[in-house]
Amino acid sequence: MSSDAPAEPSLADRITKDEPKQSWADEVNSPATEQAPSKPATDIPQSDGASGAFGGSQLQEPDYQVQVKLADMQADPNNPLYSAKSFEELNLKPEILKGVAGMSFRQPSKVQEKTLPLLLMNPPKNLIGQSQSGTGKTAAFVLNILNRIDISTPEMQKSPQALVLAPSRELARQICGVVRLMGHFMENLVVDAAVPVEAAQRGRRIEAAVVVGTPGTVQDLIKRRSMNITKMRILVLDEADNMLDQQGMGDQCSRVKAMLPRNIQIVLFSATFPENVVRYAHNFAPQANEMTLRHEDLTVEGIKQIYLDCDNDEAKYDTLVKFYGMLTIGSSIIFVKRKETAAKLEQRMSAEGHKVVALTAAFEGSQRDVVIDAFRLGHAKVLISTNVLARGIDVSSVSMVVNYDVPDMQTGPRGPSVADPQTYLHRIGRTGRFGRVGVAVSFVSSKEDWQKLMDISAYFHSEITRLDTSDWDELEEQVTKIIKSSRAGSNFKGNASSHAA
Ligand SMILES: Nc1ncnc2c1ncn2[C@@H]1O[C@H](COP(=O)(O)OP(=O)(O)OP(=O)(O)O)[C@@H](O)[C@H]1O
Repeated sequence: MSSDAPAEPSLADRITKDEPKQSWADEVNSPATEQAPSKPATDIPQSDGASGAFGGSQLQEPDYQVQVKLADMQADPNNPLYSAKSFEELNLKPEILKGVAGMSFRQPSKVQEKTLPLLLMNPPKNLIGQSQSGTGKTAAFVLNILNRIDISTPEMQKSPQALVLAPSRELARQICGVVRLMGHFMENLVVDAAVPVEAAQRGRRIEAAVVVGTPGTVQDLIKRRSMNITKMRILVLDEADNMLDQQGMGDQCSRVKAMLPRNIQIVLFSATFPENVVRYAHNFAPQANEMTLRHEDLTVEGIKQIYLDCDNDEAKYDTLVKFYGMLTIGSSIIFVKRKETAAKLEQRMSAEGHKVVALTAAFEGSQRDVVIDAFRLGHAKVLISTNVLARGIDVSSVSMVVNYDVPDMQTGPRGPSVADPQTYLHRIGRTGRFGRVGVAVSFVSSKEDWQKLMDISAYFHSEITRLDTSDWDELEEQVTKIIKSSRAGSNFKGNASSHAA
């Protein structure tokens, strides 16, 4: 980021050293302090020290190093990127294997190796699949789709046969891109995105074998008979827990499913399936084969989790600017709770000379496409967003995630606000993708924030380390140490369990 900073002293430089600050932890006399787990951080993959540190060098690692470590990780049976099989052994069509090779996938990850044989079984069976963020769930369901569709005639090429629903426009477009890449060598493969479009395009028909969209738009298209669904044979819900858990989106998904032919294969994927959603998931995908994980096995060790104490809400901004002034990183995402905060941060950071963009639900669709594409291409290094981008977005250069606001949720209309561990996990999972390293920084500006963060830490049995903001030189050193202490090795905890229904 500092490469984008102006030559003049930034606000960060102008801010005087903070008064030594007492930790919010000290102010909370709560049993959760003891509950907060203190599992030793296991080794995580890391570059050789020539790069991958803060303070002037790039946290982003060169590609060849990522490849070397990836090979080690994929040879470790305890790693979710491990597989005993090769893609060639997974019974995929030759043109699909060519697509996989074209994407430089050398070996399947665990979720791909375990779920693909279950997905490809005949007669088809439903599947509920869970695996850590960034471990290749998309390829698992896309490979099944590509292997199952029939595009041997012009009629079938135009007939929607597989439908993927995703909670955001950006994720739907991203999945479309993956289908196109993997299906690159499949002649006459047509893929279309069913996301909100400008009024002028509203009458269009969907004539593609694979359709990826958001539930509301897909529901409209089917109702208006703009999409022929008679040949549909697979329905995938990506980020399934999120979609089934939200009242509006859950209803839309159910309505879409009800309009599709009976006996289609239903596939649900997510990194998280909290208990309250598991029942819905089983109702939605009856008699499904399953690959599940315990929540204490969900965090990715390659993502170093830290938090910084801030005196109050306004002090978070000063800390943010200072933090950015101290680092040079690849790309990063700052998550906030409200779109107003996103707009304010964008304005203030831009005025400071930082190249930031913001993306929230307040923007129109085409505007959102411009913003996310600019971020993907690296034209903007910092993306400020709300939870709308917390899930699924895959930009490998993201090496830091900032929780400007600790993720929380309301329990009922008047209930208290409590920690939202699932959102935390998905947010921080925007970094550390497929064996890469990353840092997740949470800002804590009250006792309540601290308590929520500790609840999240306890839920996942993972350590979130407090760094002292009273001495920024020391802080920089500590952060650098955190990154450097990482070693190649197991990037994830625990093992997935899978069983056939
Ligand atoms: N077998 C593989 N070999 C190498 N890279 C892979 C492989 N499978 C997937 N990837 C890459 O890993 C990255 C993460 O994959 P993907 O987005 O599918 O993760 P995910 O499990 O869906 O994560 P999330 O839970 O955050 O949605 C992508 O950039 C993808 O191209």
